[in-house]
Amino acid sequence: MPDFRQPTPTNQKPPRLAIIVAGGSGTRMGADRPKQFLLLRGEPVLLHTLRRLAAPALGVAEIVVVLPAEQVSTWQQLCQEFGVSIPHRLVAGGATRWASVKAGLAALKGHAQGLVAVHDGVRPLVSTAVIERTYAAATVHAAAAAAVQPKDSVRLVSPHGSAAQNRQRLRLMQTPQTFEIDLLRRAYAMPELASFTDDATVVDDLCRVQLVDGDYRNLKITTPEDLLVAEALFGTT
Ligand SMILES: Nc1ccn([C@@H]2O[C@H](COP(=O)(O)OP(=O)(O)OP(=O)(O)O)[C@@H](O)[C@H]2O)c(=O)n1
Ligand SMILES: C[C@](O)(CO)[C@H](O)COP(=O)(O)O
Repeated sequence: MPDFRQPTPTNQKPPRLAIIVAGGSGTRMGADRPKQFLLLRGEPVLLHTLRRLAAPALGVAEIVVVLPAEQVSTWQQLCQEFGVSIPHRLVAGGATRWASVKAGLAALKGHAQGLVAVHDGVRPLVSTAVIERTYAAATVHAAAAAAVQPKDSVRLVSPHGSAAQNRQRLRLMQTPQTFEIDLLRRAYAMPELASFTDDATVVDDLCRVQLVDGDYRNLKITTPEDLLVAEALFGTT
């Protein structure tokens, strides 16, 4: 007689995991502290991002937050100040985004399987719908990333001038970028290349990355005007 109280392994969904990379220094922002700690509607940018990934509807089992090694205590103080009770593991990052993702991935070594969403700590307006789309697509395709179409005309520049590009065939990459953990581990086991600008570029040689609809409001806070736009968009996603 089978025991129906215990699901068989094949019935079990792989756990949803997340790495929030916030290990950068924010040179383009030019602020007095890393931009992930700047206040957006009175709270740190990174706290908004953490809340988005921890939304109960997503069912994320474990969140790793990657920080600059010298900023871990700053974040711990902010967590106290703002009463942050969302469980998350802290990891020291590296000199590049690639190195920070790799460090975050190492912190998930206890997971033999799962889907890992890698998300920029400085994309605090990401919606539950966009995150869900990347997890759902990664379930089917092993690799998925949020992207949007350019709204402006686009040209490729060269020493000889510039050439118009067909923007319908171009996409602007966002995060989350979500992968089967084993695939992401294999991709990040390879040496870093200068051409790696996101996780999709790291995975590209191993697996086709399925693009899903991102959201124009899922902006990456990079320069001061982005913070103004984020203030205006807050609450719309
Ligand atoms: N060594 C690094 C560099 C970047 N990031 C993270 O990757 C995301 C995208 O990077 P970017 O916007 O370039 O952040 P910064 O490196 O902080 O900014 P800048 O390039 O202007 O210095 C950010 O959440 C950033 O914290 C990271 O975890 N570790
Ligand atoms: C990962 C990313 O946000 C996708 O758009 C982007 O590539 C990060 O670039 P950055 O130069 O590190 O800001």
